[in-house]
Amino acid sequence: MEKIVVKGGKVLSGKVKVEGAKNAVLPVLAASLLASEGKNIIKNVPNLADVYTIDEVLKSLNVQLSFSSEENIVEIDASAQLSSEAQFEFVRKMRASILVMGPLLARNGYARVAMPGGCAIGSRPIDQHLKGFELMGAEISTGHGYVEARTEGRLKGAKIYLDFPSVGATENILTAAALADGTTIIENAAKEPEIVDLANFINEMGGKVVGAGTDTIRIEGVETLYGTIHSIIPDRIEAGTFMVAAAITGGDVHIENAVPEHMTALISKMVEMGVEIEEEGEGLRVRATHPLKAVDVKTMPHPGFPTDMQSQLMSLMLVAEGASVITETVFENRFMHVEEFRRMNANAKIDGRSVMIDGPCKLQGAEVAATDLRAAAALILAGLVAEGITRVSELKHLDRGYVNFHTKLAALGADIERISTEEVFAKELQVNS
Ligand SMILES: CC(=O)N[C@H]1[C@@H](OP(=O)(O)OP(=O)(O)OC[C@H]2O[C@@H](n3ccc(=O)[nH]c3=O)[C@H](O)[C@@H]2O)O[C@H](CO)[C@@H](O)[C@@H]1O
Ligand SMILES: C=C(OP(=O)(O)O)C(=O)O
Repeated sequence: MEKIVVKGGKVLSGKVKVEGAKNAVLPVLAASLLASEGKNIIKNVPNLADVYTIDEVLKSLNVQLSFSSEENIVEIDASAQLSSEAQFEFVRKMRASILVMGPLLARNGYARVAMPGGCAIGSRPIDQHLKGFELMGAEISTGHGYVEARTEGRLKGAKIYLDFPSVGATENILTAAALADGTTIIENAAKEPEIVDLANFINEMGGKVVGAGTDTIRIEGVETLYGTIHSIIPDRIEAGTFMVAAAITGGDVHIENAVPEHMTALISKMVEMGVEIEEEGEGLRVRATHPLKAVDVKTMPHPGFPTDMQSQLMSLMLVAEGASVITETVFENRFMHVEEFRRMNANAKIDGRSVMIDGPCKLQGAEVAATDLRAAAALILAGLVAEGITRVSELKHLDRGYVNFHTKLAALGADIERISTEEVFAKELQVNS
């Protein structure tokens, strides 16, 4: 088991480049199943564990696929007859595997996908995805751990109101509707930038989608979609994580490729805390001098404050002066990192769906374990300012969503390395002898 070992106290400075967005590339790769003619070329693909997982899912569906991780390009030919089943081994590894369900149902009239179940941040049902498919004429059944959707002929366009603006449900319905007979209207749709990227991709393949980025999306189904060339948008969560890295160390970092319009809630909260953020070149320059001010934050669907930045902003709140409150409204159980922060001497208390923080906390380096993807990043961020050494384990979570996180931080001046458990033991023996 590997660990990231970080020694706190360095001030970060310099430039860091943001990769393509994980949460955009996964639905785009799944949607490439819709092209029954020609080849899709997807650019700016990040070299992430989740990308390898979705690649495996697509290959298992009889798609020809190659990924050049040096060039960040995936080429996909989905023109052969597709099989219809996404197996448990993939869905268990990555919930986003369910995003193949809409495209498969549209292409094959049948899809069988392992039930995703919950994960460390919540129970995460898919009822809104299935409601959408049903309204488009599909019959849904479940059994033996799988969910099946079936339709006679093409899916039919329908009016679908989502009870909650679910990102995944919007994406699955959008892709199913792209090849449906007639017009589909999704109301109370998710408005995330990744939805807009997916809609643009569908349109580039010959689809007819309008309104993505608003709460009403209108999709006129077409009979055939064709391979195209598409470039993935920058990762706003990776960008935000480096913004916190700059601020928490009192540093000065230029974050290349960050798109400010995708991050208005985060930028405004960080400015409220006293962080200086300016648009500069193709990106953002982030500077901070301590002390920072405490703030209150509530996570919400986009354009509200993103749940995927909740734990990283919590690290920043730990060093801010005064009482901060962070409330999680999107996932019911996304506070597992709080106990790990407490090992680092954080003064943070869970109260229902909120966490109260009494700052500034004198953070101390400790042994901690990542509980989910963003928690992994947040613990490393806290380690950058903690007194002494922090060792973060369970890095499989980190690798799902960050490319070379520790080497990027090291290039900005952090004292950080990634080592195997054997090396950790060897180092400890050296120190103690
Ligand atoms: C691969 C990807 O893009 N993942 C993102 C996506 O996840 P994901 O698409 O799973 O998130 P959703 O927006 O669907 O989920 C938000 C909330 O709605 C609930 N819900 C969702 C669907 C449904 O049918 N029924 C239901 O009750 C979920 O349990 C959760 O509490 O959006 C989340 C919210 O911004 C992000 O944290 C994830 O990083
Ligand atoms: C929760 C996340 O991802 P996923 O939906 O893939 O679990 C995330 O990116 O923070």
